[in-house]
Amino acid sequence: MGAEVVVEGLTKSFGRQTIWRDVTLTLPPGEVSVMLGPSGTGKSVFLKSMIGLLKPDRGRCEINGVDIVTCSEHKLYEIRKLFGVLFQDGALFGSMNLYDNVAFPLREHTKKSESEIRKVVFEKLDMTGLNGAEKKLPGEISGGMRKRAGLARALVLDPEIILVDEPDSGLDPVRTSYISQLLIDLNTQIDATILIVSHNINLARTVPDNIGMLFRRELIMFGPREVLLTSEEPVVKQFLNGSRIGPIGMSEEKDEATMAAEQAQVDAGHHDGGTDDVRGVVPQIQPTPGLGERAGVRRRLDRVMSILHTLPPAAQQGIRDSLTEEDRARYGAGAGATTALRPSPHPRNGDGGWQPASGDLNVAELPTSNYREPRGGQ
Ligand SMILES: Nc1ncnc2c1ncn2[C@@H]1O[C@H](COP(=O)(O)OP(=O)(O)OP(=O)(O)O)[C@@H](O)[C@H]1O
Repeated sequence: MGAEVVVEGLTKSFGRQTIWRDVTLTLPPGEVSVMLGPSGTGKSVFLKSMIGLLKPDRGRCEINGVDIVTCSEHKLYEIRKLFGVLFQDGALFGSMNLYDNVAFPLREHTKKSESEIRKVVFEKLDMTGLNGAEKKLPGEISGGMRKRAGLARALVLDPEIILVDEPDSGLDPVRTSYISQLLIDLNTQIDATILIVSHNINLARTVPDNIGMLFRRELIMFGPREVLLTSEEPVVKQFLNGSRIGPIGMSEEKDEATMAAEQAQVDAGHHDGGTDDVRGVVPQIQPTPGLGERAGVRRRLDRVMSILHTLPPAAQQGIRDSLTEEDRARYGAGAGATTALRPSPHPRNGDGGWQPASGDLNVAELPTSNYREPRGGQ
């Protein structure tokens, strides 16, 4: 099973420019999470901070009990071996064929013989659908193949955590669907913790178990997919529908007057730039038939069902609707009616700021939820 990543109060600036502050979230082991956010909100900076390529100003990022913000260079080197990273462009060496590119980390970081390396390389090329392409140079293959080759290389050291920066960039929608399926299949096969940075709406709706969103230098939400997919938070709704109507503007922020003018145009019949208003929880991509089940799905369901009553009602409903008969039997009363919630007067980090309206549950005893309410929201 993949490693858990616990991020707490992480803040990063370049000089006087704060990129994001006080980011707190937990990537549950073996689950797939997506970080969304408009361009320039610091998603790539977040990934780089997680592997210690950039140093946050303050906060913690703990993996297997080691805080990579404050640990020694030696420890950081050790922890980095747990990561597989797919950078936006695949970051392949242009002069090496795919075989040598994928073999590179094994030759650099292990003492494996060439015949052992060959076995691993072909296994990973097979997993990423690149068998037969091993002699090609990166310049001779398509963008989608380069992504898959980058992924094959990210897998050779058997990572516990895989970071993927915009797997869809430069790909058409069909190739993006293939890479989405591949990420789910890889998670099924190796049960690694995966964090994907993207602004692709389809990928965000169908791939992850959890979704987070960065906006205006804050992590405005992070939680089970059902929470963001049913959220009424304007910035989340706007982003997930790709609409011009909402707080996100051409440059990151939009003033009230612009928002009102754009709303008036749309009210008068002008197109808002988005696709149809998709609402609710669309089905998640399943592993390719024959690969078996994702272990992370069962763990996530256990986790989400234990915090169900802390989530907003629409998310609770979305989760309940996805339960099978077997799930209902397993979770018993917990799978029953939606608990009415009201915002907590004292939102605490971790409990999502929600508590049951009935007051018959002790909030202090609730399991920690990964869901975070937007600041000052609700
Ligand atoms: N090494 C650096 N030094 C100074 N500023 C940087 C550095 N790296 C990133 N930035 C700045 O941090 C901000 C966030 O960049 P980042 O690439 O993380 O955004 P992003 O959300 O990934 O954007 P996109 O979706 O367009 O890829 C940008 O303003 C960028 O200029």
